[in-house]
Amino acid sequence: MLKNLCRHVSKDYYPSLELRRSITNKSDNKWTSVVGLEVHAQINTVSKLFSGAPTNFSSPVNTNVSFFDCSIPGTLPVLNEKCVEYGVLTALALNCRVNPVSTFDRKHYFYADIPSGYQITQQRHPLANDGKLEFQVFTPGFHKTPYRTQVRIKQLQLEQDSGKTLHDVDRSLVDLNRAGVPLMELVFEPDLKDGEEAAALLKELITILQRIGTCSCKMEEGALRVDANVSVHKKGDPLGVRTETKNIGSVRGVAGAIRYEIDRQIKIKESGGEIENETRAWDAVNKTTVAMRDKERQQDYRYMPEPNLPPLHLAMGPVEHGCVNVDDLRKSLPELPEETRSRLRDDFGLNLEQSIILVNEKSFLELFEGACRSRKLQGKLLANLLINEYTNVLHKMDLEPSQVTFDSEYFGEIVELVQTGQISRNIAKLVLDEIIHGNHKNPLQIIKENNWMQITDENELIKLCQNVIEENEKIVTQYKSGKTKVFKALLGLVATKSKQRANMAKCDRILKELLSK
Ligand SMILES: Nc1ncnc2c1ncn2[C@@H]1O[C@H](COP(=O)(O)OP(=O)(O)OP(=O)(O)O)[C@@H](O)[C@H]1O
Ligand SMILES: [Mg+2]
Ligand SMILES: [Mg+2]
Repeated sequence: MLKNLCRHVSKDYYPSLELRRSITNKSDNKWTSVVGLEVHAQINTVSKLFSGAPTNFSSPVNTNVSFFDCSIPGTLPVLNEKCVEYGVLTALALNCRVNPVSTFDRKHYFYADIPSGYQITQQRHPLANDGKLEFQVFTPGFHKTPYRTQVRIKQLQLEQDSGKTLHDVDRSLVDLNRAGVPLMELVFEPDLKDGEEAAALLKELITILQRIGTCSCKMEEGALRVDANVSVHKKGDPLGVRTETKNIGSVRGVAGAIRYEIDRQIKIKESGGEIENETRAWDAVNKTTVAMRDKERQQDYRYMPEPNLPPLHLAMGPVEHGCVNVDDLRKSLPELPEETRSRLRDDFGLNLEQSIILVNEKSFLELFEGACRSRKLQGKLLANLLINEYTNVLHKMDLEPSQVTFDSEYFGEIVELVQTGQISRNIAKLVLDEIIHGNHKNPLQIIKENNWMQITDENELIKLCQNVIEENEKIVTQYKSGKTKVFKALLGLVATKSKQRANMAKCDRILKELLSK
């Protein structure tokens, strides 16, 4: 069941057993894999980085284009203040050092979708450097227990996106809607060891960016794209030559591409070959990476300072005035995921696994916090009902948690009914199922109408257990002859016979007493 909550790392992408052995074995002769990510996150603004053109995703081709975006001579860039604010906020959330002064550079390319022939980026003095992010790695079914790790952020820079070239049969067409859309490039140090860690880092990054509202992280719209750099080396040796798999558009894809690359590189090295420093692409259909172009001859981007943009000065201290005040932004940061996980454990007694699952699934966290607001509920029970019963119902209906809006007041009521022994967890599941299927009545009404209240009356339960004993002579004989394992089966039959309404703690005692006679 937990696997449903971690769809980004489904089983197909797990490293093969052979590979896992070769990279986890501590002996000196085994391979160590190294992963470094570059993430392009679209800044969540209504207009572009240097022009007033809109950034909507679904606009018709070439309608979000200002004169500047198509490089009409004489047009000049005007920096969008909101992009700077969001860039700084992101840098602060990632514990980066925000630079009081940063500058813009031109990085030259010759592509049809960059009409100016260069991209404005921050190469020499970026907005921020030297960040650090601590996060939990936990893929149920793959890791037995979660572990905490950290990754350093080398730099965060502002830059423009390019346009898009669409290939027709005998011609290429250019759509400039994306040209000049604001991006933050986040360059992570090569501190990760595999695809699972990369997927966990991305999940954490997405949660942070969505909480602070600086990027929608809609990967299906290209709002977050990942380049995965991968190399392998033997323990004690310097880092190996890296390959860079570009523009991966899903968290699953990142985990899969890295897994595939590590596997591929180890196989080449084992057979005496060398890894080429090349750019590759992820083929999501065939689940392989394919070579695009080699990087051996380093491309000369002819970087030069952007002459039309002055250095960007930020106001750092509390009393300074300027376009963007870093101190004010630091104070406006909301609670971040690592803090939420700690709070859930400290205040509600959840275990680490539960806190990770709740923080990773926004709709779960909202339900959890909403249910607790008006009732005194046991946190662990509430989390269990969410992670097990609720997820189970959604899974059966093939629904993602984000597709369902469940009233947290109703959820709280169901948990309270379980907590006070009025219904069992199985009945709770039936009530959840009813409501998700569209029954608008409140939980207690649904329970009463269906006669789902728990049976706690001693005599009624004794009768129920006696009936099960009489109807299942064979199992009872097995039990009495010492095969006590079958007790569970008998207890299950009692639950079924009562249509899940019997109080199982009482039945456990009564059944044992009756069987010992
Ligand atoms: N040996 C290595 N193995 C795996 N990853 C590496 C290795 N060396 C560097 N990396 C990663 O490669 C990335 C380098 O990104 P950077 O932006 O500095 O350069 P680039 O990829 O050459 O430039 P571009 O922005 O044009 O793609 C970083 O994420 C870094 O962590
Ligand atoms: Mg880069
Ligand atoms: Mg790169």
